[in-house]
Parts: sequence; C-alpha cells; structure tokens
Amino acid sequence: MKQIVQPGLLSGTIQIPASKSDSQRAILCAALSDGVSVLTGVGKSDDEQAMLRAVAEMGAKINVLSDSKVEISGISHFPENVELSAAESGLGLRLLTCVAASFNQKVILTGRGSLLKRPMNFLDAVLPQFGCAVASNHGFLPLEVQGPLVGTTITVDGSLSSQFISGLLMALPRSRQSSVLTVLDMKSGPYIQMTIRTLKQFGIKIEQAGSQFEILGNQLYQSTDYSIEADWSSASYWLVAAAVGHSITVSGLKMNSLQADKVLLDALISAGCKISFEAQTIRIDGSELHSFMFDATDCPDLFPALVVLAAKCNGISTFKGVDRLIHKESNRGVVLQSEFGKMGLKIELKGNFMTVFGTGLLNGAAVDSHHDHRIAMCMAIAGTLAIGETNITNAEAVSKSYPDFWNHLSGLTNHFAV
Ligand SMILES: O=C(O)C1=C[C@@H](OP(=O)(O)O)[C@@H](O)[C@H](O)C1
Ligand SMILES: C=C(OP(=O)(O)O)C(=O)O
Repeated sequence: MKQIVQPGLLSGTIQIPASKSDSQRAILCAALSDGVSVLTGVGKSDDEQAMLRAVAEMGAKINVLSDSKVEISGISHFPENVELSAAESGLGLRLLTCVAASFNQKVILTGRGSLLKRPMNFLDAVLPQFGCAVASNHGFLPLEVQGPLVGTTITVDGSLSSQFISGLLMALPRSRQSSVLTVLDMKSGPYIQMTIRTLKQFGIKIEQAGSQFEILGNQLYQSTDYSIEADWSSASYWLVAAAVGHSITVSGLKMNSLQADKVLLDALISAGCKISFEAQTIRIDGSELHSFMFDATDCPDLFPALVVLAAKCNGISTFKGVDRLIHKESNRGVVLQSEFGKMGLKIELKGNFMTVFGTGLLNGAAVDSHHDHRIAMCMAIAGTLAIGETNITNAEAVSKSYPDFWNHLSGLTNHFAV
C-alpha cells in the first residue's frame, strides 16, 4: 500500500493505543496461569493478535468480551505437535520459544517477513544448557524445541536483545529446579523490568541484584485482572510532531510507566522543549528547539522519532546506540539514513553513533518503509513538515504495532489542506 502525506499544520488529540510489549507479556502470563484472567485495553496490532493465536494453539481459551477486553483461561492441557507462529514479532517469538521449552512437548516455532532474518542463535546456545533440545535453521527460524527446562546456574550474553532474557524469566519459574541467571552486557534493561513487574502481577517472584536474577523453581502463575498500558513507543511520533510545531495533544499515557520509551521526555527536554501534564494529557512546547545529544542504547525504538526531531533542530544532533538497530524489522540505522537522505536530510553513521545534520528543512519525496512500521510512521510525521508531498510505499507495515496510525493521522485537522 502507498500512502501520500501532505504537508500541513495538524491539530487535535490522539488517544494512544495499547502497548504491544505490555499486551504480549500479559497474554502469555494469563495463558500460563491457573484460572481465568481478564485483560482490558488489549489492542489490535498484528503482534498482539499473533500472541493471542499462539496461546490458543497452546491450549489457552480466549473469549473476546468486547473490543478491547479479553478473557483468557489458562492452559490446562498442552497439546502435542504444536506449531506456533509469532508472525513478525521478535518479542513474541522469543517469549514463546522459552515458554514452549518449559513444557514437556516438542514445539515448532515460526514467523514471517522480517522475523525470518532476525537472529535466534542465543536460543540455540542457551536452551541446551537448561537440558532442552533445540534445532534451528542455522540460528534462524524455524526452531524446534523439546523441553522441559531444567533450572540451573548460568551466565548469558544480554547484548543482542533483552527479549531472550525476558523469555527465560517467564519460563524458568515453571521448572522444577531454581535458577540463577547472570546477564553480561545487558541491553534494553527497562524492558526486563517490565517483564519482572508483569510477572509479579501474575504471582511470580524474581529477585534481582544488579545483573543477577534469582528464580525460584516450581512457581505457579496466578490468574488476575490486568489493564494494558498505552504505548510510549507509538506516542513518540505524536510527541515529536507536537514538539516540531503541530498542535497535537497526546492522551492515555501512564506517567509511572516502566516502558523504556518514556525517556523520550528526557530527549525532548534536552532539545529545548517544555512539557506540561494535565490528568493523562501531555502538551509539548517546542518553540525553542535546538540540537541535542541522546543515548538511545536502552530504548532503541525511539531512533525513528528522534531523527524527525533532530531534522527540525538546527545543527548537529548525535545519538548513541545505532548498533542496537541492526536486527530490527529493518536495519534501521541504514534505512533511516537512506530514506531521510531522499528528503534532503544528511545522516552519518559511525560506529555506534548516528549524527543528524538538522537544517529545519525537509523535502517531500518518494520513500519506502522497508516493511518496517517505525520507518513508515516517522516518515509520515516527516512528510507533514516537508516542502511538497511525500509518498510512502509499504505503508501498511504500521499494522505491526499501530494499525490505526493512518486513521489517526487523517483524523487530525490539516490547516493547509482545508
Ligand atoms: O521486550 C520488549 O517488549 C521489546 C524489547 C526491545 O527489544 P531489544 O531488547 O531487542 O532492544 C524493543 O526494541 C522491542 O520493540 C520490544
Ligand atoms: C523491534 C520491534 O519489535 P519486536 O522486536 O518485538 O519485533 C519494534 O516494535 O520496533
């Protein structure tokens, strides 16, 4: 699908959709629980839908109560010969693989699109150390696991993705033996804290001391009613849009959220923004923007929105953490450089750093999302600021995290177009 974005001054309020990170964790915890959980605020993103389908395959019962309310009865019998698909969700696949390995069955794990090119060799290397048999396609999907996991004391490398650590933290409390997991070079730490907090709400206790996690075996997940948070990652596009001059307010976000991407507020402040909060509504005043530096190592999903912000800041902005972008839905550092280059914005990539040479000006252009939802969304905001129209190919990619994105954009008033 192609989407044309016209320049204009936008105004309105955006109700931020569910965090797919929060939903996927909660859906899986509910499926592992004894009893019935009710989840409210569940979204319609591809990643959430894939997780719901996967837990149904594992034997959980899903009862859709309303548009955003789902009742999940935990797995009572894990079927044989199960094949689970995480669609394009890195998180989904990594959580599901570890959790599948905690059962005493052979399970095949698959996915589609960009997920087929994302590395899974952590699982090949680590799961056998817990006594689980693993076969993969040379470190890529499909995977086959045969558990159960036997708890142990182990040191793992956390530099590729926190999602593997989250997966182990969800799976190991189910094994008979206790485990001690030491994570070297831990990245995206806030996502691990999110996992621990969700687990706690489902009755699972993890003790953490720095990079060491103590996980008691034989723990039982307990069903609960759980409210999914609005998504700080999806909000990043609108918060940046507000910072660069649109009259947009953002609604629904939790200020005490553990979500990694809440630190966008710090980036906005370092770029000269003033931020005000009223109830659950955020307003941004970006009238005194200037170039800025930001370390996005532990919040890699913010890069696309940060580039739009830096494009509108006069001068050189520098971001750390580009290494974290190589294995996302696209190689995001390189794709941001090439697509924003078409709009006249110079971006340099050197080692782990990205430098954006902001001039305040962007030209409308024909750009490509590379099937990456975050590239499509940041190009859309960039397009509203450009001179001339912007034509985005593979724009349907937004459905991975934010299927209503284009409706939300067209629901804002465009004061140039009217
Ligand atoms: O745990 C999660 O919900 C996620 C963790 C992050 O991945 P990494 O740990 O690979 O950075 C993030 O990029 C991804 O979108 C969601
Ligand atoms: C990388 C992302 O998600 P995942 O790793 O879960 O596919 C993302 O949403 O940007």
